[in-house]
Amino acid sequence: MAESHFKEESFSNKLSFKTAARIVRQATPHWPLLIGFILFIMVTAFIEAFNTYIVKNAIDLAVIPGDGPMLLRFMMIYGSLHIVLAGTVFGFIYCAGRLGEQIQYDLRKKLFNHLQDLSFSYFDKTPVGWIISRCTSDIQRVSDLVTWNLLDLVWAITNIISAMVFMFLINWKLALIVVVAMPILISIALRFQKYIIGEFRKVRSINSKITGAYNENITGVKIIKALVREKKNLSLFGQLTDNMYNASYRAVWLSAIFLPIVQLLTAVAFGAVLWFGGFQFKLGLFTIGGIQAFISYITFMMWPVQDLARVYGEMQQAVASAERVFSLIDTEPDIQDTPDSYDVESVKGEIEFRNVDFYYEENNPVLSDFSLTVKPGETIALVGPTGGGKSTIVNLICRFYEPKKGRILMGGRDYRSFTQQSLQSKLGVVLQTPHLFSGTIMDNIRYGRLEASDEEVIEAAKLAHAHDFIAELDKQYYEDVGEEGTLLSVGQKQLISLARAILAKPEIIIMDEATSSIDTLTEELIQKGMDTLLDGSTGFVIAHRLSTIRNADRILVIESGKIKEMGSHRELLAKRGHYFDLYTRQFRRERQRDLHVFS
Ligand SMILES: Nc1ncnc2c1ncn2[C@@H]1O[C@H](COP(=O)(O)OP(=O)(O)OP(=O)(O)O)[C@@H](O)[C@H]1O
Repeated sequence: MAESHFKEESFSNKLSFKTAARIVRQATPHWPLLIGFILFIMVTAFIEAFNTYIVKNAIDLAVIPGDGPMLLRFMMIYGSLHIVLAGTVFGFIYCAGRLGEQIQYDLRKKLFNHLQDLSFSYFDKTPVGWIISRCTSDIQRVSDLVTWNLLDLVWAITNIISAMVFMFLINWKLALIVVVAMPILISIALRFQKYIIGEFRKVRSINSKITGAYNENITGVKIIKALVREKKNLSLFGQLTDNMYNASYRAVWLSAIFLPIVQLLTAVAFGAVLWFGGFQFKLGLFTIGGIQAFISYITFMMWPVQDLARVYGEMQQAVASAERVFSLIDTEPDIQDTPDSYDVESVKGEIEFRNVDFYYEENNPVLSDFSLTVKPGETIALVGPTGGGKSTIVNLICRFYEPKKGRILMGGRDYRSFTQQSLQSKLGVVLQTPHLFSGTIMDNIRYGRLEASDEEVIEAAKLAHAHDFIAELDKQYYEDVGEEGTLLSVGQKQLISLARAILAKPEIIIMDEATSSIDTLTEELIQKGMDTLLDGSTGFVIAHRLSTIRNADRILVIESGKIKEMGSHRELLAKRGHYFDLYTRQFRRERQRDLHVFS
């Protein structure tokens, strides 16, 4: 649902000063590593250019005249420089690698902490996949930008500058030809690159749609098979892959002709050097070593040009990634503690909705002027048609959302004056599809109260009637529940989440449709567990199976955000109104289903 509502902001891949400064700020706490790798890479590029200069002199002054001792001296300088080079290469790889890891570590921690603070409404509107990409691939790209992409850039610039310096030292006239020719070569290559980058961008955009399609088709495989949607989905997927094929074909074609073009342009530069250098050599103005050095320098300078597409494309992507990461960091939680909010000791008192208005989307009110007073220890059951507002009421009690107008009072005090943490620590929530975390059953129950002992965990499981099924498992409380509890049935997960809530000893209990989609035996166990949990606490239960809430102190029939009827099970049946209709209809349906099963 959230996915269809979600409109992603468009993030620019042009580097603004503000974004650039913020990207750099990610690296500044680790400035020794940043400075270290920039220095190491500059020295590396310089030594490489210097080595070529040494080889030139070795050819001219030792190899051609046949001077053995001189050649040995050059060899020693060359060897020493390579030892230094090994050190600087190690230095920049080490510093860049560590800096990248540090940046990723900082950003991951920052995002994770921030996600804990964001309000429910944010997660309603934002697809999980979007958030996960921000925390993984986008963070990786930001870190790559400050390390490997920056390294490529510094390397390229130092390479070109030092090659130029040595070329001018060797032969300034020939160097001038290169200075004039180089920008022409680079601008042709750049123009070409623009097309290639554009095509690859199209490929990436189609690719993310294909990933989304895979995701939907894998996660929704049961529904797809049940509704026999395979053929339709295959044809939709076919269109996407056709588009992908066409865009990839153009990108590959352009990439394939790019390299030969660069090579041709380089060959033209080589040709010019050979022609002019040879001409000067004939006049005794140039040496063989000089010609060889020029060819090496031009090759050096063409490397960054060839790599331009990759680096430029990656940098553009990384800037867009950085903007997405920063936009998530900058998102303010809708619900925040005020400076004068305080830790509430207890919320055992009366709970009052006083003239509450609420909407998720403006112009679409869910509750209007809603009022309700709940006495301490009362169990309130919320029933009614789907979309009536039952979950919204409990979401407001949990302060996952706050009233847009009106107030919610607990013990006579507006609950906005309490810190969220202190309020929510007094609440126990059991959801229809309980969420378990990967780990053991013991870990999952203890999640309710981290300091609880093993005995207390087992006691809570017994009270929740979960102990019997746990005792039958191979490793009992140390059985792994699998990712999100996939190794357990829905009923078993509910029993565990009841045990977790019992262990937390909450003052207010919220149960959202905790009894649907399970067998009768487990339902009975859950019913007993619920009774234990509700005993002595104020409770709100949303149940579609009306048989489970017969003992509630008050049943509220909620329809279109209004209380249509209110009273005990008996009172409402006697009234023969909405509840009576709901109850008898459901009772009849269940009877028919039972007859069908036994016939
Ligand atoms: N996160 C949301 N964003 C936008 N609208 C929402 C959101 N959650 C619920 N709604 C809308 O608010 C209204 C009340 O929904 P709510 O979930 O409270 O009803 P409910 O009675 O609990 O329904 P059900 O029994 O199906 O769970 C519905 O119209 C629903 O579409």
